[in-house]
Amino acid sequence: MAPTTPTPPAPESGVAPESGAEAPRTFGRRKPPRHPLYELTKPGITGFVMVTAGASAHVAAGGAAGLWPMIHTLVGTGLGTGGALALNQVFEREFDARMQRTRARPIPSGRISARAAGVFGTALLAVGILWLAVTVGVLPAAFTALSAVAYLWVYTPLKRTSYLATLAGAIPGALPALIGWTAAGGSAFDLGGWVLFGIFFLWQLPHVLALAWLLQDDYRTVGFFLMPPSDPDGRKIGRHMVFHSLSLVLLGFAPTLLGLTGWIYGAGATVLNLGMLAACMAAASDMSFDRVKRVFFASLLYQPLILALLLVDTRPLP
Ligand code: HEM
Ligand SMILES: CC(C)=CCC/C(C)=C/CC/C(C)=C/COP(=O)(O)OP(=O)(O)O
Repeated sequence: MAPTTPTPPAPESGVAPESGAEAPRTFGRRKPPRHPLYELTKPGITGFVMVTAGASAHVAAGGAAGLWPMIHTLVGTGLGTGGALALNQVFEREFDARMQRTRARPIPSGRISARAAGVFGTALLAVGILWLAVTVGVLPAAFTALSAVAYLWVYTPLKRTSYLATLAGAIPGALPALIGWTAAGGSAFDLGGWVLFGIFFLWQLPHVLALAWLLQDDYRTVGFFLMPPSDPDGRKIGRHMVFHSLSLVLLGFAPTLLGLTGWIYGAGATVLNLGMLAACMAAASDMSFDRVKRVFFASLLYQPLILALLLVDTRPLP
């Protein structure tokens, strides 16, 4: 099936038609083409992931992480994530070529061969894992490898068969919390690391579900199952967004209860989480393009703000 609203390909334009609307509306910035290797790493997402790992390392170290371990954590996580994101584009090149949002990517647009992208992605991922193993430890390297496996060999194929893919994809997206936590000397069994994992896991679900609704025509074109079955008016997906953001209101406060952060974080996170919940509730009552788009933008604003709150209000270790 062809996309319902053909327009010239625009890199990452996020063009998505509203059901029944006569003209497409856009969200997201139109980005000018960059070097194909740079684009393959999806720098926006990689950057967010690096900062997530860095902030988690900062909390694990009670605000006293050393400069070099922090630099190594950021570099290793960035390399590993960029490599995994590049490999995903190798695996999904045939689908990307058929979706309006992704057809201008480096591989489908012919700016780089799948083989070259595969070599680049594999090398970046391997160097990232090795970098972490050598500089900050085997555990953060193992979490990076686990994240890549979950992303490339669980989430990526599951997109074509099950709505559960949305939950599966949020696992590799949240594992950077544990990469950072263990890079700073935390244990893989510390409650604090898992609380941060839980916050980043829950944050992604409104992000992903809003996108699934906004991009549904593109996803239907290639048979990606990122929406609940039989949900034409978005009632179910709206309820799921509210449920996940409500869970986030509760879990978001846990770092302060555990003594990892102070009241500035506790109050700020609660305000952010209630804002996210309000955006999800507004969308759930009317899944219009504009309201769902607001959830997506709220999710993009949420992540740097919650990370900033963690950074400014981490408590020293006892
Ligand atoms: C299941 C997990 C996730 C899925 C399926 C997902 C999907 C997407 C998609 C499809 C877009 C592009 C929207 C557009 O066309 O404009 C996007 C944008 C974005 N996502 Fe996610 N995402 C997930 C998790 C994450 C994580 C873990 C991060 C970072 C910590 C992240 C950060 C971003 C950012 C910064 C953007 C906007 C900039 C860009 O497109 O590069 N996402 N996401
Ligand atoms: C090694 C390591 C830390 C890896 C983590 C990778 C990561 C951040 C996974 C989270 C999920 C994610 C960003 C999916 C993007 O969706 P998609 O691939 O479905 O997006 P698309 O539709 O734009 O291709």
